[in-house]
Amino acid sequence: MESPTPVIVAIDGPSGTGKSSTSKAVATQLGLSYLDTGAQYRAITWWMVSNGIDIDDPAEIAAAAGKPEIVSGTDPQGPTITVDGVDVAGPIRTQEVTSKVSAVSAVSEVRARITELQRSIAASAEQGIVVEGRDIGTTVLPDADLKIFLTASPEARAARRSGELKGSDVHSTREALIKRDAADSSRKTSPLAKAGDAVEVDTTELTLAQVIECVVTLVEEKRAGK
Ligand SMILES: Nc1ncnc2c1ncn2[C@@H]1O[C@H](COP(=O)(O)OP(=O)(O)OP(=O)(O)O)[C@@H](O)[C@H]1O
Ligand SMILES: Nc1ccn([C@@H]2O[C@H](COP(=O)(O)O)[C@@H](O)[C@H]2O)c(=O)n1
Repeated sequence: MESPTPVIVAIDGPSGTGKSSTSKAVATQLGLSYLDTGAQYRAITWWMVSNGIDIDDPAEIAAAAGKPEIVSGTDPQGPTITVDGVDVAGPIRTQEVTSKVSAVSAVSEVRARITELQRSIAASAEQGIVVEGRDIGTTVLPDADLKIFLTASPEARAARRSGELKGSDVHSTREALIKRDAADSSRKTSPLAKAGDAVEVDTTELTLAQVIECVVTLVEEKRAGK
């Protein structure tokens, strides 16, 4: 039997809308690769912090942007991320990295480097790939076969995140999410934005299983040529 043509799916949206959980499950169900582009921006931020780069100085960040080697593993059931051969899956999720990643990802030299990496990973995915982030549909893969833009109310997103981060209160989690989205949406180079041809899915009142089913159906319809 002929194998289906590779399909490229772009999933964007603000923090905590369910991009990672949805993308991993959709890629697993459909036998596709998976790329978490937020992890790449977190990894380069972790390297900057670990190497004493001044995060408040865009010129210093730009000058260092080409130095770390970032490698992403794209198995949706076990995605990996290394910097110069070091597994950074844990360290990139710290509060320190989360609070600094928007400043690092706003620097155009950083975006150019990471965007090139993302395009080469997508191009080499034999069965196709689900790529999630903030600018995948608008900038990284503007010719993706399917573009999804996930949204959810700040309250729903904060409640989801607070459930993950034991001991954090919903109010401060909500404020932190809003602040990061504002920074990501207002930067000059490829801000967080919905592509004109993306399908918007508001997940506020949906369970994760419902969102996954919705996206799988959209991919299957695309593949069937509807
Ligand atoms: N529809 C949903 N209903 C309830 N919980 C959900 C839903 N979607 C995702 N979640 C939960 O919300 C949390 C955040 O989801 P996830 O990490 O997938 O979001 P994200 O958009 O990738 O966030 P970020 O951009 O910050 O990495 C996870 O604990 C996940 O299990
Ligand atoms: N395509 C992308 C993806 C992410 N970013 C930046 O990385 C931060 C972390 O993303 P998470 O998905 O892991 O929360 C995010 O806040 C952005 O600053 C990006 O710029 N472009």
